[in-house]
Amino acid sequence: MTASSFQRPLYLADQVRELDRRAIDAEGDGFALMRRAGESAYEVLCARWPGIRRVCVLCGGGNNGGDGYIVAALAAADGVAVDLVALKPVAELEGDARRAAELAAEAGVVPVAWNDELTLDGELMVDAMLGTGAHGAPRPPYAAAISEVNASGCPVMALDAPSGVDVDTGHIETEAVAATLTVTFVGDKLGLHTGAALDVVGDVIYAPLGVDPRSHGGIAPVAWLQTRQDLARALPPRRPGSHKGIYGHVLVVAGAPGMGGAALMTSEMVARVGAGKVSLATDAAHVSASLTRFPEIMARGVRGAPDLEAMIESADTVAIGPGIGNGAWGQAALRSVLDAGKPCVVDADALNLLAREESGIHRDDWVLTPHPGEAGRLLGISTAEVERDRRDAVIALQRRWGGTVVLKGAGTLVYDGDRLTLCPFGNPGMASGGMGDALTGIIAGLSGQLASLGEAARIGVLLHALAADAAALDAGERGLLATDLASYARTLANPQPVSSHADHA
Ligand SMILES: NC(=O)C1=CN([C@@H]2O[C@H](COP(=O)(O)OP(=O)(O)OC[C@H]3O[C@@H](n4cnc5c(N)ncnc54)[C@H](OP(=O)(O)O)[C@@H]3O)[C@@H](O)[C@H]2O)[C@@H](O)CC1
Ligand SMILES: [K+]
Repeated sequence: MTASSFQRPLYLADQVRELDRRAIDAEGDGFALMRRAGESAYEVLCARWPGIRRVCVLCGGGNNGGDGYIVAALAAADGVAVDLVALKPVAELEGDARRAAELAAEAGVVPVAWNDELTLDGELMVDAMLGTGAHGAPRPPYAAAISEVNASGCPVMALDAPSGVDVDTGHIETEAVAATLTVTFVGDKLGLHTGAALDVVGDVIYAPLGVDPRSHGGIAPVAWLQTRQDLARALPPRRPGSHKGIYGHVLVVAGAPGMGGAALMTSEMVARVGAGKVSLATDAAHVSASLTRFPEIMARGVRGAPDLEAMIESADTVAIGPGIGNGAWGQAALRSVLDAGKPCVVDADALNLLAREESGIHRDDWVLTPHPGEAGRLLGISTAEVERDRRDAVIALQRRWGGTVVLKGAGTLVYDGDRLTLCPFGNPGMASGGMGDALTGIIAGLSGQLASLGEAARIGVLLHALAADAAALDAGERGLLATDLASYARTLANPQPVSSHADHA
């Protein structure tokens, strides 16, 4: 994929600290950068909570605390009542944080030292305890202060990151501040957008503070955050001279005996995102339901390997896995697909069969779409280990199995061996059966319309999440079904006006 000027680069904590350092070297003044951090945070605070009268700012002993002292100074100067809780005595602060604390004192802010008897109060908590300098689980007294912030029941604005979140991975070792909003500075951080962190970051607002990370050569982002515009760029209007032969013939291999729903959901999505032709190889018992529901899909009952081999032969891409089970039907189907060597999208039961039976396989022309449990089986580690460092897991999966790997879950990651993208869309309504089948169908359905399987995986993940968001916006997250996505997926697959002869008349 060509580097996109719209996608936002994501960094690790050490990289952002290096960006800070280079920006400070260029400017010759670290305090100016800290002042801008505080100012931009205070601007966000006033926009989100206009007319606020009382805030409680909790400041740690490092520069994240320094940002908090600046916010406190600005709020006090505005006539807002400020309770400032210092996790480290001001007399022990150093450098820019010390200067920031002096500024707050000049504005009339009187810090109170943290102690376990404190009751936190205010209309808003500002979490300036731990930022990019944090390592490991929060130690005392930070751990207790984090719990107290969460117990306060107040909205929380986190500076740079919610304290307790690992900004590299999104992992939360013990407890993290549950923020309503996070303002993050200089370079956006990967760990604010994936995994457990998504439960606590709230809305993430990126404040570059006048630093363009891309101007600091040599610090390559670890990932890129997708945007809605990616969809329009990838899926321009169709050429008026189009015919179905140029948009791909996808074969869905799905639905062992008793699992016909997965076959229908997958193949419907292939068709709804615009594949030229869709075939379905499934258990014979599911064929009539498929023909009734989608006469456009060429459904056939598979009795044995020769049947399937003929169908694979005429397809451009194969999607295999949803509802194939782990019995003889699924094993035979997977073997035929792998032996045929066609580009494929592999999901669900097929991934579990792979993990069990295919020890040495490594291919370029496939997309694997594991959820964290399947990813763990493919790597021989636990689900918790996958979730602890999702970036690490998706990279390990791609190295081990090749092709493009989609690690599903909140903050889905897609890695093709070169570029790591992160999808910031989607919602908890997607935690329902069939959503993975829909994604497999979308990726396979786009494969004949985009330049590579990797691009189909990236755009498919984006389209799937945006379709779920649109569906949830209409009728809520709870009760969202995979089949609800179909009409939204179709709309999103046409992000620009559809070409028509009338326009040219
Ligand atoms: N000029 C700049 O560079 C700019 C930086 N900016 C801001 O600075 C932030 C980075 O500042 P930083 O490097 O001082 O680290 P920070 O996050 O405050 O933490 C250090 C403190 O935490 C402590 N600590 C660590 N781990 C801990 C644990 N597990 N549990 C408990 N304590 C722990 C550690 O204690 P120590 O380990 O030293 O005893 C130390 O006291 C960055 O996120 C951004 O907000 C912006 O203003 C832009 C300009
Ligand atoms: K913080």
